[in-house]
Amino acid sequence: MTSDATLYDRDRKSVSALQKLRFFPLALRGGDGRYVIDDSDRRLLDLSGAWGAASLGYGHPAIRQSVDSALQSQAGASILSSTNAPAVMLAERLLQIVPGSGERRVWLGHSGSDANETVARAVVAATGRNRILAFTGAYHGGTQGSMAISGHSAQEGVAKSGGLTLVPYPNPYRPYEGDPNGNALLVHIETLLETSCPGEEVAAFFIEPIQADGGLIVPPAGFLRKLAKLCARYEILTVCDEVKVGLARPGKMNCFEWEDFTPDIVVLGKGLGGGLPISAVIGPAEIMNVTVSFSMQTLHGNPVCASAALAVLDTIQRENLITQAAETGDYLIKTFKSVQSGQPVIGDVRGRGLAIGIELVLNDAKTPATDLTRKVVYRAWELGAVFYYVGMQSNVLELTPPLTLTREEADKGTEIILRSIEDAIAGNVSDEAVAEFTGW
Ligand SMILES: Cc1ncc(COP(=O)(O)O)c(/C=N/[C@@H]2CCCCNC2=O)c1O
Repeated sequence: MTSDATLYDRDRKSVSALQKLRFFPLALRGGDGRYVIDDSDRRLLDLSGAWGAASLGYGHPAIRQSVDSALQSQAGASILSSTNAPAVMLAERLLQIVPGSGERRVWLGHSGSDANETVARAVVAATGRNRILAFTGAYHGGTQGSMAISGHSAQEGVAKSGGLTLVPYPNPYRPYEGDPNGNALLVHIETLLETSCPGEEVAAFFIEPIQADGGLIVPPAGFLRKLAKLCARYEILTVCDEVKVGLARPGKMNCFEWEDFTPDIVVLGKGLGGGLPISAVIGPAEIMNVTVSFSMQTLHGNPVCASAALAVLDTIQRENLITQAAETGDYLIKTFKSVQSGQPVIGDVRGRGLAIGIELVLNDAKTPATDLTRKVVYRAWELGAVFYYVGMQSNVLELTPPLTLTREEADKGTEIILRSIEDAIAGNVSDEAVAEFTGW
């Protein structure tokens, strides 16, 4: 490449498309707090937080100090064949902050994908049951084993687990059989457990307490508690995938706390590492100790990423980020709901804390505004904000900013989002501008 090639041009010529999910030509040279800095020194407000991973924003001093300290005298590089203090301390801390009963253990991984894949294998190995239940629209990962138990449109065509049964996710905005409370769906699931998907053959039900990539969908009140009771009747393990919506983001430490049930197994990732790769599974010892060398990768439980995670958990507590996420999120949701009547393409505003979805539709029939949505996120990038869309019809703006987002930054983000919607409706974003960015 010539020396005057842009970073994004060089990306086009060097980085594999296999791992690209692009919405605009964002090329970063840095970041601090809630801002990313592109290669023209432009500062953009990051309302995605790197798909929820940058829970403390960028360059938080607590993470820098913790990682630097871990590197001063590096206690190995994994938990496989030696233990280390940061990993053990993290496991102990997670056992404290994630409610559960009985003897439990913590598995440490790199990503939400390897964590969910581990659970999908371990529950079958431990129970001898070969069936898995999950929801249509669920994104549990991008590896073969996690895709095999997912139901998102992005994973269509990927081999599914032979024992997988998918059921609709309860969506009050687009209710199953017209029942926004989800009771018709519970009847459907119970019928399945008595017929084509015998409950006594099901090892586990994978549940997102807010379905994130499927459209940032908050289930109707009481649904998950009733589902958990139904699962208990058949001794089906409940697996709560909190990779995107856990760890203070929803305005409680654990998102399932909103649902008045305690899952058997909890999966964490993304924000746990504050931008460094670490995930965790917290579950019953009889599952998590089913055997040895069952699910391991060379760098699992390394002291550097474990130290970053400890810094994240400490900072959530020290900076009262559960309350901050709750209050800032409520403020954002109220603001968007207040303008909804004046902006008809905003079909639905939903979320908990700083996990927020804004669904864009073309009409009262709720036709998904898919093309408009991709132009909205592109225009927002031009105006100085970063966020992406989710949903099975790619028409839901997803806001998962750093938990440290301030009220002023929330106002700035709202202003950019609303202006982006107006500009996209006015036709100010050409088809050519977005043609390269296929998104999902
Ligand atoms: C609820 C939930 N569970 C597991 C995962 C997989 O986590 P990893 O991408 O860290 O393997 C994810 C990942 N979600 C995708 C990551 C790929 C880009 C699209 N947006 C996401 O948030 C997730 O949201």
